[in-house]
Order: sequence, then C-alpha cells, then structure tokens
Amino acid sequence: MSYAVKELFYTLQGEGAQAGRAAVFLRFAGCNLWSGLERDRERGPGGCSRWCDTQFVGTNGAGGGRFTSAELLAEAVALTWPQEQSSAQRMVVCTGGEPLLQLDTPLVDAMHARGFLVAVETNGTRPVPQGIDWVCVSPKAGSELVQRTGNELKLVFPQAGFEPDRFEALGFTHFILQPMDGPDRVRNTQVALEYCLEHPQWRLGIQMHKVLGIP
Ligand SMILES: C[S@@+](CC[C@H](N)C(=O)[O-])C[C@H]1O[C@@H](n2cnc3c(N)ncnc32)[C@H](O)[C@@H]1O
Ligand SMILES: Nc1nc2[nH]cc(C(=O)O)c2c(=O)[nH]1
Ligand code: SF4
Ligand SMILES: [Mg+2]
Repeated sequence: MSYAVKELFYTLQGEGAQAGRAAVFLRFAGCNLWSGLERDRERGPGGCSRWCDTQFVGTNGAGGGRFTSAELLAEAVALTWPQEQSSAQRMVVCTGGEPLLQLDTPLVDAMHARGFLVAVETNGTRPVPQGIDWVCVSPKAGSELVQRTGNELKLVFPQAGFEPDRFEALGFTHFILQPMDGPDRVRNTQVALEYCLEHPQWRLGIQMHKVLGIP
C-alpha cells in the first residue's frame, strides 16, 4: 500500500488549540472539495477551492510522490527528535488536501508504533478512522458534514450563509473561528474578533505560522 503525499515537514502547529506545538506535518495530495481546475480558483465552483490557502496537488511538478508507510515513518522519525531526548510526545499532523481520502488504520498504527500522537485536519466530509488522537474538523459551506464530533471545530470565517451557531451543539471541545486569509484578511479578522466578543463559546484562532513566516 502506498500513499500520494505532497510533502512532509517539521514545523510548529500554526492553527487551532494546539498552536505553538512542534509537529511533523504529513500533507496528502488530493482533495474531494477541490475542482482540479485552475480557472475555478478565479470563478469559483461555490466551495473552498476559491479560497484554499494550500498547494497540495503534487502531480504538477510541485513535488510529492507515492510512499509506503515505512518510507513515511522513516522520514517522520528523521525530522523529529529522538524519543529518549525529551519527555514531549512526538506528533504528526495529517493534512492535505483531504487526509481522510487516504489515511487508514495501518498507517495510524504504524505512526503509533513509532511513538507519534496522530492528529488530523479534515473538512469533515468523511468519517475519521478509529484511533486518531486529535481530530480537527473544518466544515465547508456547500458540503455535507459527516464527522460531527472531535477535539476542535475550526471554522474559516466568514463563509456566506454558513453561520457559526449551526455548529454550537455538536460534540467538540474547542470552537475556533479562523479568519479567512486572502485579500480580505484584515476585515475578516475584525469580524471574527467581534463575533468572539459577542459569542464567547468561540475563540479567535490566528494562523500563527503565517505571522511567523514559517511553513
Ligand atoms: C488546507 S486545509 C487541509 C485539511 C482539510 N482539507 C480541511 O479543509 O480542513 C487546512 C486548514 O486550512 C484552512 N484554510 C484553508 N484555506 C484557508 C484560508 N484562506 N484562510 C484560513 N484558513 C484556511 C482549512 O479550513 C483547514 O482548517
Ligand atoms: N505551521 C502550519 N500549521 C498548520 N496547521 C494546519 C495546517 C494545514 O495546512 O493543514 C498548517 C500549515 O500548513 N502550517
Ligand atoms: S477541503 Fe481543505 S484542502 Fe480541500 S480545497 Fe477545501 S480547504 Fe483546501
Ligand atoms: Mg496550511
């Protein structure tokens, strides 16, 4: 079994309730909410393709390839610290693209066997496999939300006609508004800030890695 992966890198988690924590990022190639057409980034099919901040295609000469779980784990271990060197637990953040198109139990088990806590960043359109340690769901307007529980619900804000209150009763511990990056970032940050002041169940999540200028 091999996995289509765009990149593997070591950085600080820049988003959500774990922001600031060192982690290996495993960015899978491919996404079910991505139209695949460059022109749709301008015109917009109505979904997050229009504003997605990530290059995850990996098949256009931009890097990436197919790797076995053994190859991915060897690289992840090489990127992070030796377990005996620190009491901190190693973490892999599985993202993409949409990681749940590919992440399966054998890969999760292989990561656990090497001492990694396994986190996932998902759009919530596919159920999370058993055994994931940290689940971040980021729902997208126009898609069906299947994964309705987890550790954090991280809503990119604002999305037209997609108000935060529709998620408040779902089974998450943390509710985070992440201002939509792009040409309206400053205004989006202001409206997210105001929303959090008026609805204190929500916390503001700033994409720390972009402030720091790190991957
Ligand atoms: C690139 S996505 C990959 C994981 C998964 N496909 C998802 O959408 O959750 C990683 C995170 O970045 C967020 N994101 C994507 N584009 C963004 C933007 N322009 N501004 C703020 N957050 C964005 C997503 O909502 C998600 O939480
Ligand atoms: N530093 C850093 N933190 C992140 N948290 C979620 C990310 C993602 O693209 O899923 C991301 C990312 O791309 N970089
Ligand atoms: S689901 Fe995630 S990776 Fe896919 S286009 Fe939307 S934000 Fe980007
Ligand atoms: Mg990112």
